[in-house]
Amino acid sequence: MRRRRIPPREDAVCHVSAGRDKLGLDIHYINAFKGRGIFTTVPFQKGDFLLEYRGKLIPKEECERRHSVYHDSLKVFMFEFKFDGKLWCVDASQEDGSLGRLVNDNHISPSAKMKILNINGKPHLCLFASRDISPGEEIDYNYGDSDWPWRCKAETSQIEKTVSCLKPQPNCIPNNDLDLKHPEPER
Ligand SMILES: C[S@@+](CC[C@H](N)C(=O)[O-])C[C@H]1O[C@@H](n2cnc3c(N)ncnc32)[C@H](O)[C@@H]1O
Repeated sequence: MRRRRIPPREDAVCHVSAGRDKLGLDIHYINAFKGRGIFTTVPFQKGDFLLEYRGKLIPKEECERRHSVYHDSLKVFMFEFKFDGKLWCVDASQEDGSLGRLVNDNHISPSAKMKILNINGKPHLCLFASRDISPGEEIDYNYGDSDWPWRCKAETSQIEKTVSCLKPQPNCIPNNDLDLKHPEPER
């Protein structure tokens, strides 16, 4: 008998409210350049809720203050976005064991999509499957249009790109030296 599928928004609200991650997802170390990533251990269907990018919700001014004092290795975990006409940030710089903060960027064929959910008047950054996902696949999403250093050699062929992006390029700064500024995700 097939299990009833929980409606994705309901599932998201349930996990957000409980402040816990979903089963069926694991942290894997990928390599020295990309660091860690999140991988599935069970199949997911297109549209399924996957993860919340959890952290401390702070307004623009506090985000700017933290940017001025944080080391680059912490700044990469600050997710900036627009909600209700204002700029906000989820600061996930604290290593709290949550999975959302470890999801990597993929602007070519991402498996997930970031959405801002309004839950009890507060914005929550939630990832949903953008296609069916098999066990063992990496969860990733498009961080948005920007000059991300790891998106090197975008103009070259897919094979060259795969090879060249496996190792740091001259303009590709390794993991902890990047200034990550996420643009406004789609609602
Ligand atoms: C929010 S963290 C993601 C988790 C990170 N991989 C880790 O191990 O802590 C963002 C950082 O991951 C790395 N990253 C994300 N997507 C990447 C990609 N497609 N290729 C290489 N590095 C990536 C970059 O160093 C970036 O600054």
